[in-house]
Amino acid sequence: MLLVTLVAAFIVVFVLLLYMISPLISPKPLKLNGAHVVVTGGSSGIGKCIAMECYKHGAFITLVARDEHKLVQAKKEVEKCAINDKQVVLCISVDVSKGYNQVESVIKQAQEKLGPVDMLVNCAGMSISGTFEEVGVDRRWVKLMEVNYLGSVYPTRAVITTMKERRMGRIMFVSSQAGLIGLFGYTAYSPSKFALRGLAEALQMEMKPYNIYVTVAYPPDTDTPGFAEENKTKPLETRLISETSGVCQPEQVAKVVVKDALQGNFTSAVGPDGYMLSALTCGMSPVTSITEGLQQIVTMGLFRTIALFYLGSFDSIVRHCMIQREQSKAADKRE
Ligand SMILES: NC(=O)C1=CN([C@@H]2O[C@H](COP(=O)(O)OP(=O)(O)OC[C@H]3O[C@@H](n4cnc5c(N)ncnc54)[C@H](OP(=O)(O)O)[C@@H]3O)[C@@H](O)[C@H]2O)C=CC1
Ligand SMILES: CCCCCCCCCCCCCCCC(=O)[C@@H](N)CO
Repeated sequence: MLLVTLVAAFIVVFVLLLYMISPLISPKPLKLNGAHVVVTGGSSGIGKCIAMECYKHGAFITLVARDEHKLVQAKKEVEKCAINDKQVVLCISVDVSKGYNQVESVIKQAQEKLGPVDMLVNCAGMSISGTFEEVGVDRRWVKLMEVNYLGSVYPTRAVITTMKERRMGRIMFVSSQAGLIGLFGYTAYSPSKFALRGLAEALQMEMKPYNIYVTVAYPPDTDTPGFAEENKTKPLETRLISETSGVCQPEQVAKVVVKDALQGNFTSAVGPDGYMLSALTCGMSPVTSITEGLQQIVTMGLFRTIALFYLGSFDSIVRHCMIQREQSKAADKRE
C-alpha cells in the first residue's frame, strides 16, 4: 500500500515538474546569415540601427517607412555594414497605419524580391506627449493607436501565414518602458505601447507550436530624431521621471533587442531599470529560459520594494512641478 502511494506521489510530482519546465525550454536560435529581415521604421533612429545590426550578421534587409528620401539615405548607411557582396537592401515607402491592403502589397513585393520573411521588426512608431487635457479630444488618440498599434498588427498579419507554413520565424514589437508603466504625460502614448504586449502574448501562444517566436522590446529614452522631436513639447514632469532610466544610444538598443529576438526571448529589456521593470511586470508573459524563470521568482519581491521608492520619487516630482507652476501663474497675475 505504502509503495503504491509513493509511486503515485512520484508520478504526480514528475508530471507537475514536466508541466513547469516545459515552457522554460529555450527555442533554437535563428541565424541571420542569408535571412530576410523586414524593418518597419527602418529609415531612422532605433529601426535604422536594428537594420544595420542585422546587416552585420549577413541578413538581407527591407526597410519600410513613408519618406523616400530618408529611406535612400538609410539604405546607404546600412549598406556600409555589409559582410559579403551578395547582401541587398530594399526600400519600400508606405504608411503602415493606412490599412491592411497597402501593407500586404508591400510585404508581397519584398517577398518576391528577397524571399520569405524570416524576421519582422515592427519599429515604425511615434510619440505624442502632454497632459491628458493638453492632448485634447481630437484625432491624436486615434493616430497613436493607428501608427503604434495597428501599424504593427498589419505587417505581422501579412507575414504570419508564410511563417506558419515554413514552421519558422521571428516577430519583434518595439514597445517602450512606457509600455510597462503609465507615466505622467503619456496618457495617449502609453496605451498604444501597452497594447503591443497584449497582442504579443496572445500571438505567441498561438504561434509557439509553429516554431515562431515573438519578442517585445522595452527601450528607455533613446537618442534618436524621434526623441529630439518629442523633447520639443514634452512636459517637464515626463522628462524628469524618464531621466530615472537614463538615455540610451540607438546602436546599443539595437544590439540588445536583435540578440533577444534571435534567441527567441519574449521579453527584451534594455538597461538595468528596464531589467527590473520587466521582471517586476512579467505577469503571465511567456518565459524562455530556466534562468529567466528563476530570476523572476527570486527578485520579484525585492523589485517591488525598490519600485515603491521610485513611485514615491515620481509623486514628489509631480507635486513639485505643480507647486512651481501655480507659483509662476500667481506671479504672472501680480505683474
Ligand atoms: N527614441 C525613444 O526614446 C524611444 C522610442 N521607442 C519606440 O521606438 C520606435 C522608433 O523610435 P525612434 O527611433 O525614436 O523614432 P524615429 O522618429 O527616429 O523613427 C521613426 C521611424 O518610423 C517611421 N514611421 C513613422 N510613422 C510611420 C508610418 N505611419 N508608417 C511607416 N513608417 C513610419 C519613420 O519614417 P517616416 O517618418 O519617413 O515614415 C522612421 O523611419 C517607435 O516605435 C518609438 O515609439 C521606444 C522607446 C524609446
Ligand atoms: C524596480 C522598479 C524599477 C522601476 C524603474 C522605472 C523607470 C521608469 C522610467 C520610464 C521611462 C520611460 C521612457 C519612455 C521612452 C519613450 O518611449 C519615448 N521617449 C518615445 O519617444
